[in-house]
Amino acid sequence: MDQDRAGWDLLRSSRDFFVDFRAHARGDGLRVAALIVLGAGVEGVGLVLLVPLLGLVIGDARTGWAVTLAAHLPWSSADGGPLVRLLSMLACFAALVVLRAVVLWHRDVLLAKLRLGFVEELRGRLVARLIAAPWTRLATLSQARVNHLLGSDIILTGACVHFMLQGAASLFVLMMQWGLACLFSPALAALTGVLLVGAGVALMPQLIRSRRLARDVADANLHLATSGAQFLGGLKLALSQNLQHRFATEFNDTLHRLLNQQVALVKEQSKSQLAFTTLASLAGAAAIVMGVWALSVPPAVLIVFVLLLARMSAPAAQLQQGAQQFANFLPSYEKVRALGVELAQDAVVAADGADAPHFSARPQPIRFHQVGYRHPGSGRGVSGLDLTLEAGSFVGIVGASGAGKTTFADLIVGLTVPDTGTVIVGGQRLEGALRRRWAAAIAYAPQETFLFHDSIRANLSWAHPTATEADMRSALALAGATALVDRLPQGLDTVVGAEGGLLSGGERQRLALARALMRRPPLLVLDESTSAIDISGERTVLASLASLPWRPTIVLIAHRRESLALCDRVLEFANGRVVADDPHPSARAIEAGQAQS
Ligand SMILES: Nc1ncnc2c1ncn2[C@@H]1O[C@H](COP(=O)(O)OP(=O)(O)OP(=O)(O)O)[C@@H](O)[C@H]1O
Repeated sequence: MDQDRAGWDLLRSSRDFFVDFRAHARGDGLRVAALIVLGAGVEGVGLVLLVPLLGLVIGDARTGWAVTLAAHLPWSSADGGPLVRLLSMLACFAALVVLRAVVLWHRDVLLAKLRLGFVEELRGRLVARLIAAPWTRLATLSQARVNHLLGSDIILTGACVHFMLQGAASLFVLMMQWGLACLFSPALAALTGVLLVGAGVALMPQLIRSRRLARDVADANLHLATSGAQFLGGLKLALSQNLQHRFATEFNDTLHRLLNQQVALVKEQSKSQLAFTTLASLAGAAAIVMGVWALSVPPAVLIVFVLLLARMSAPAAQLQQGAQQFANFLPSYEKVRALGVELAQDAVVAADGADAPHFSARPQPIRFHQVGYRHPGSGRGVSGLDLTLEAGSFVGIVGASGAGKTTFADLIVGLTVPDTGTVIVGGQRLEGALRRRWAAAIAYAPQETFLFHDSIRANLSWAHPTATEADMRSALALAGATALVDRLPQGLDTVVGAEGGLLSGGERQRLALARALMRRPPLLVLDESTSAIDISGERTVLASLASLPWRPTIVLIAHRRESLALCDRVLEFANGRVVADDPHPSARAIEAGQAQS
């Protein structure tokens, strides 16, 4: 029963794969099919020529239709006798071999183009779906899973294309060779055909078993990637508490499991190959015995038939191995497809928004009208938010951990769409294409500082690609990072390490703040993004922000009392609601912030 289901699963995902690939290949699919047919056809003609050629060599007059064919070939009327005829046929044979090599060369280049193109299309499609997915959905994805899918799983999907096309080419060549065998001796060919199909059917259960093992290997690989990512991320923590042996044990266990599964898979594949080679040899031997004793096949035909069988063994083995590898790599395609389908269900329908208005650099009032949002995973979030952030105001947000501050910030910038109520910016509801326009205008420095593993210049220009060096210097000055950059060996061209790992926490925050300021945004949201800067340094930075000439609306989430000193309003959150809204921050509101630090 299980075997049946696994068989259906294999068929279903092979069909999905084929449909996906056909949509990608379009005209190139037909061209490659034509080249496969042409390659097989040229090989067939070459094989047909072998019969009269051998007839001439061994002087066998009993090669029936083949002799008739040879007699009608243009060079057969040459006066030079058998030697000239033999040389002409050899030249013709050699020309066919060269022609076949040229056709195969074109075929293989086109196959590689199709394979690489398909991989790129799948990767691009997955990235587009990731980009279109709502932030709340992305937050639940594991980074290691996404890396693994976009990296090795997609590459293995390319291997599926390779084996599918190679299998199709082998199948066609095999069918053509079998068709030729039918011309020489229909009875022998029928027997060989039945035996080969029987061998294929007998190998199906092994194919299904090997696919199941391959899926276990794919799962174990993903687990290994996750462990690897956590291992590196958590290594400092582990080393600092002498817990690294636990990491090492877990990692080694995963490696060991993977090794066992890989060995089991290789064993299963070798068993299939062994079974196939045995069955194919038996089929060949039975055909030859039949030819010699039962059917009295002429020697030249028998020799060509044996040659044909020998030639058939290569595409037959390729077909068997191709089918096996295709089934083994298919789980990688299934994983890529599954994530794509999952994300497509949640995709935010992006209005094209060509006519949506752009937001100017001038700050606008932001109104929350009965806004509520619950995170799908926990059911927690914010509710009943009814307030207005005045244009150009400097608003502090305080509250205990989990009170809803970041959820509020995500709603202001449009990263999260409210379940209830509306966010209105400058009189326009923040929805559809307008959300993207808003995101393009504002700047958000989230709680987790993220820097690209690249130079400071590249990190800064990421937010504002056309920025000049003077723009960068002025943003760095506002964030208090001028001295830092001047001290670094390559200045703006210093590479900051993976996620800014070569800098201190406060330095990373200063660079992230400078990057946010590069855009001269009408709204600047800082979610604890100055918390690692020393107190006097933070005071200087916040004072610069409060006196910016273009006066953006600033929303500052902070736990430190000192951070809120310059705010002209402080909102206190508790359990997803605003419990205090003080236009003249009172000691109570500020102390609420202090209480959380
Ligand atoms: N992606 C998520 N999925 C499920 N629940 C979430 C998610 N993000 C936040 N929450 C929950 O929503 C609530 C509000 O979280 P939020 O991040 O807004 O709190 P916060 O006030 O910013 O906390 P902190 O000061 O610790 O950053 C919390 O109870 C949190 O557990």
